[in-house]
Amino acid sequence: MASFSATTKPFFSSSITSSSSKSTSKSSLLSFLNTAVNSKPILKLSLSHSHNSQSRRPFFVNNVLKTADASQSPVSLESSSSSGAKPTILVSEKLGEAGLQVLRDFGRVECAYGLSPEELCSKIASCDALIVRSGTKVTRQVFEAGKGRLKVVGRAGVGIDNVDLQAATEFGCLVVNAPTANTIAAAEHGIALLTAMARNVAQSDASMKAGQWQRNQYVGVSMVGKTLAIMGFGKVGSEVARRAKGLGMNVIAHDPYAPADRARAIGVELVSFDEAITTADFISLHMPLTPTTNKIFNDNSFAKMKKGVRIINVARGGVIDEDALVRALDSGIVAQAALDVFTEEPPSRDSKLVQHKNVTATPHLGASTIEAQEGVAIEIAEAVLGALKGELSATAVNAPMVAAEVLSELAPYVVLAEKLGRLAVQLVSGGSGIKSVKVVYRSARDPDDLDTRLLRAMITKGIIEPISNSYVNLVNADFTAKQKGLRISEERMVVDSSPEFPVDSIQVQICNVDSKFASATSENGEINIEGKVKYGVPHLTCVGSFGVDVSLEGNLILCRQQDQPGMIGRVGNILGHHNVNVSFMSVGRTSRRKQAIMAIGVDEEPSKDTLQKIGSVPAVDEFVFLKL
Ligand SMILES: NC(=O)c1ccc[n+]([C@@H]2O[C@H](COP(=O)([O-])OP(=O)(O)OC[C@H]3O[C@@H](n4cnc5c(N)ncnc54)[C@H](O)[C@@H]3O)[C@@H](O)[C@H]2O)c1
Ligand SMILES: O=C(O)[C@H](O)COP(=O)(O)O
Repeated sequence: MASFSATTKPFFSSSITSSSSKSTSKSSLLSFLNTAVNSKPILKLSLSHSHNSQSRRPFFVNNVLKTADASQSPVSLESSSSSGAKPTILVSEKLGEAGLQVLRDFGRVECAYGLSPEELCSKIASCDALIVRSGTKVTRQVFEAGKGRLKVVGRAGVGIDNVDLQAATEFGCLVVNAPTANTIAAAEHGIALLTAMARNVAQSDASMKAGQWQRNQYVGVSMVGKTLAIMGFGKVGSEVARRAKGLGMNVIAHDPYAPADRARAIGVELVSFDEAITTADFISLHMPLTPTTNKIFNDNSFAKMKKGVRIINVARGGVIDEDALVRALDSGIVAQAALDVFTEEPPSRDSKLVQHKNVTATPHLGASTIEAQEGVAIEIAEAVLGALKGELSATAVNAPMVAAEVLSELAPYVVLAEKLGRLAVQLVSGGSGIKSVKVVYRSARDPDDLDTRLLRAMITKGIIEPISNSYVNLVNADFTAKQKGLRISEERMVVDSSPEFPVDSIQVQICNVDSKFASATSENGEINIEGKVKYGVPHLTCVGSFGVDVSLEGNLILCRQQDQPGMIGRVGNILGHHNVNVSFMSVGRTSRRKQAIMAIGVDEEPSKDTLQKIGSVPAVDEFVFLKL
């Protein structure tokens, strides 16, 4: 079969493809998240692409990668450690039974509640996944102890302030959460605290149980017509707002990131922090605990509040300076506080805050409804299983979230990207000293419509893994590149081709290094290779200034020779004589009878002797053997 491919460079190319190359192009999108080097436990998904059918491109159903032709079963999913055992999932806090059942169907589940930090570290070394709620501190030490095996931490809830995300990322461990299932429960608890506080429910109940009947002591305040400031207008905050409007309250909100139209849609005005806290009669906190929100309610902010303000906190204790709140309660600036969360949980028995007569306290019960706990358990179990299977999670906290349809579309390009990275690094003389890589994506689509994070990460993986013992995945690709002093710059070029496909070609250039195959170096001095996806299969289409067209699978011999008759036969004969099967061959040349490059795909790794014989063919100027 001869074919001509078009690139931006002037060249002629012909290609010979043997039937064996039509069968498979195996690679692993999933192993990207999970593969560990040095025979560490792996979870692997292999994709096989048909050579001749776009319709069998992989796609996602419920986040699971499939292909159109299920009978051919071209997706094989392995989920096991190297010993073939089921993954071990440690559950360190109480999780709903329905979620546990989902986990048990997939892996070995160990429920161990109330572990000390030391016990957790010692157990984690033999676990593939850890599921926690807010009570387990997942520290750097935990990731260090779980290194090489721990692949995913699942937070059965929203707040991930108890997980060291930086450490997770450094160790390539994915963190997923269950962000939606407890929203209503938390909002309902916020409203419960608001109303209970305003009407002194908890205090009067305690007084009655102590045998008293103090009707005058527990006169409350009404909520109707009062202004409630929602601080953090996200999922919980907006549900609290809806419910408070039902109580006849005037609701305002502060959230620097919330869209005004979402607030307007439920009749809430977004205002500045100061306007919110200075005008509100009630303030309800719903922001995450971050370095910015840590102790954001402090002496300074309490001083600005209306005297007699009432505060509800079902977010995180750390957003309030608790000592300052005690002072504000004592001075009467804050008339009452209703708190579900505390800086230290559980708080000390003699906590001035908990003991304060104007404080209503609950022990972090926001998410604790039967319904929410079942929902959260299922949500996190599915997220953790998905991650263990290598699917990109929709609730990943420390990895780019890529929509399923984008992922499906990008799948063959992801394979191409890793192979180009792997190939480019093997062309570097000595394989090291790489500091700067430039990637050029040519696409007919608007640059804003092309999400290249996954492709960049795969190129990084392809470049780094063959030359180091680093384990690179989507979670830690950028971090690892930075750590190794590798700068990857990206450029997108709009070309006149079909916008049906996300990418026309990917070009990888390694700058300021010598190449062991001089012909791979472009006129500008950098190693330059380019690839395309054709019918779902990654192809190498350019080496240096030479156009070629070979499918990227198996091993590759690149050979530069004088363009003259008989070269394909001569080299093919040597390989055949040494029992090395040629899967495909392509010749690219600058012009007739000048220099040409032969790209030969081989199933077996040729011996040194075989390669030497190729090198000693008089017209061959240089050659290189590359493993894909
Ligand atoms: N008490 C409980 O059991 C319980 C249950 C669920 C959630 N929570 C907590 O409630 C909080 C909100 O949860 P969610 O599901 O609504 O999360 P979310 O991410 O949907 O909403 C948080 C909102 O806070 C906003 N925000 C971030 N920084 C802010 C700042 N400096 N000022 C104002 N707003 C800011 C964000 O833009 C976002 O809209 C989290 O802290 C979560 O951990 C507690
Ligand atoms: O952030 C959350 O989801 C809540 O604080 C719930 O935490 P919990 O799972 O410990 O109840």
